[in-house]
Amino acid sequence: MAVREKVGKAFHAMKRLGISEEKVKPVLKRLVKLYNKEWELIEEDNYRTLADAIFECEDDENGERKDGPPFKKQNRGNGEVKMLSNETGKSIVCKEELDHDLGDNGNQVVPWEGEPVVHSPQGTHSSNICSGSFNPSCNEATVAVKSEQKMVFSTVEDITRGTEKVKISLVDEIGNEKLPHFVYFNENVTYEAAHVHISLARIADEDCCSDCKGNCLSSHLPCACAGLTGGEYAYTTEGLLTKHFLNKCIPKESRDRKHAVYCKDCPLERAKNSNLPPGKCKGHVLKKFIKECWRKCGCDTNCGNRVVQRGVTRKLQVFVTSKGKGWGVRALEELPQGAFVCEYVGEILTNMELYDRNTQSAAGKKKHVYPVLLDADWSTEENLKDEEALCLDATNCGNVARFINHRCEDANLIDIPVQVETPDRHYYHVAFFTNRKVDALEELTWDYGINFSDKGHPIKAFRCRCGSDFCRDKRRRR
Ligand SMILES: C[S@@+](CC[C@H](N)C(=O)[O-])C[C@H]1O[C@@H](n2cnc3c(N)ncnc32)[C@H](O)[C@@H]1O
Repeated sequence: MAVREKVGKAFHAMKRLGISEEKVKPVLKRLVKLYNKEWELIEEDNYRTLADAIFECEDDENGERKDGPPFKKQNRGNGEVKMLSNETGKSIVCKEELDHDLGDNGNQVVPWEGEPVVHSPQGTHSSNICSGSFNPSCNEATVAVKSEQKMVFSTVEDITRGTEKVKISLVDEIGNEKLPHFVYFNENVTYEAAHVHISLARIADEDCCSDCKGNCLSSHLPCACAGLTGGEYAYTTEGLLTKHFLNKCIPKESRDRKHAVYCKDCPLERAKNSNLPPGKCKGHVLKKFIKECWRKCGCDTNCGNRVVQRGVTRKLQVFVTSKGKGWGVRALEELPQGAFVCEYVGEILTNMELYDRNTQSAAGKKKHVYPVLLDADWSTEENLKDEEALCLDATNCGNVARFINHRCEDANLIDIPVQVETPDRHYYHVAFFTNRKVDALEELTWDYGINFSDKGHPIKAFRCRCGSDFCRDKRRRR
């Protein structure tokens, strides 16, 4: 492809993020030079490196950056320099005497209009590559097309492959995002070493309501399960979180480290390096749990204290967000406050396994961005064994929740730990509920609780583009 065309495409991709050609031009010039004209590095991930570099330059101009310029040069002595992007960590070796940059060609941009929207059934377009290996969704996708030269809008009718009660569609109305590669799971599955004990024998009489009948919510006294929720039912008869319970789950400054609790022997620190003594616990936010009724309970399966275990019931859709956050999730209907949306499903890993995966993926430069720690009660467990200190990783296998983006402080979803099958709190379900009324088509977000300045955390911080007035990422706040 001619350089002019490449430049045009880059401009076009940035225009979709609302970035003007004027802003793109100088940064693109620099990147082309730095990457020694290896355009694939710039084009990767829908020009994410370019977008990041532009945002970083803006931060520079606003005097917000404190960690040096967007691109560092490392002199390697022999005329070669190693270029490192602070954001992506990508590196490339190139010659010090770089020849001409974008030059006039780069300035004479050929507008790239893209291809018209194509909605063709999968398989009828001979040049299509079905890049959506949500195995085996290629067979089911109504449209999932991407050809070498063309950007085409993508639509998948049901990413769940029929595993959820409702269909969850995926749409790319911008024509800008690669189809995700993962296998849809509607429930957590142990990867290898994690110990999740689910057995009836472990459920003691006080851990279930075996004497109950019908619907626990209609009895005058809270059942034994509600006792484990703190002596109250978390749900209304309409299946929503009660306002009272919701308020208890979102104490002010809940994400603030001041409210964190600290383990004596933190499993995260133990996982880091077996050759060194573990470091000090950095703190975990202690959360309020819900205990749902389950199989050993005497109530009916339609008891009102069983919400999360029934799975997704709302009309959800995966879509491409603006502002470079990639895919996101929205509901196609209005959601009332306290509505259950979905749980976070993934492979159940020990933190050791997560640490290994992170190390391997860093070496292979593969992004590994979907783990959630099950640490809502670690601090109360005296001797939490490594195989019991768990997390959920939705990178390769997961459900719709793997697409929910982060928003600092004022996200519209709240994650609540829910015990269903086991009384042990080292394994639980992570369930998302709305913390306010959410309009149809509004993006659903949750606060990942990321500490953007903690470089050692297993969940790697990204440059936050949540747009919240309370954004905690100092580099990105605007
Ligand atoms: C759990 S995934 C969410 C789905 C993701 N957007 C996708 O396209 O697959 C987390 C990743 O999404 C992106 N992301 C989520 N929230 C973001 C935010 N507020 N700002 C920038 N990127 C965000 C980051 O790349 C992050 O590592």
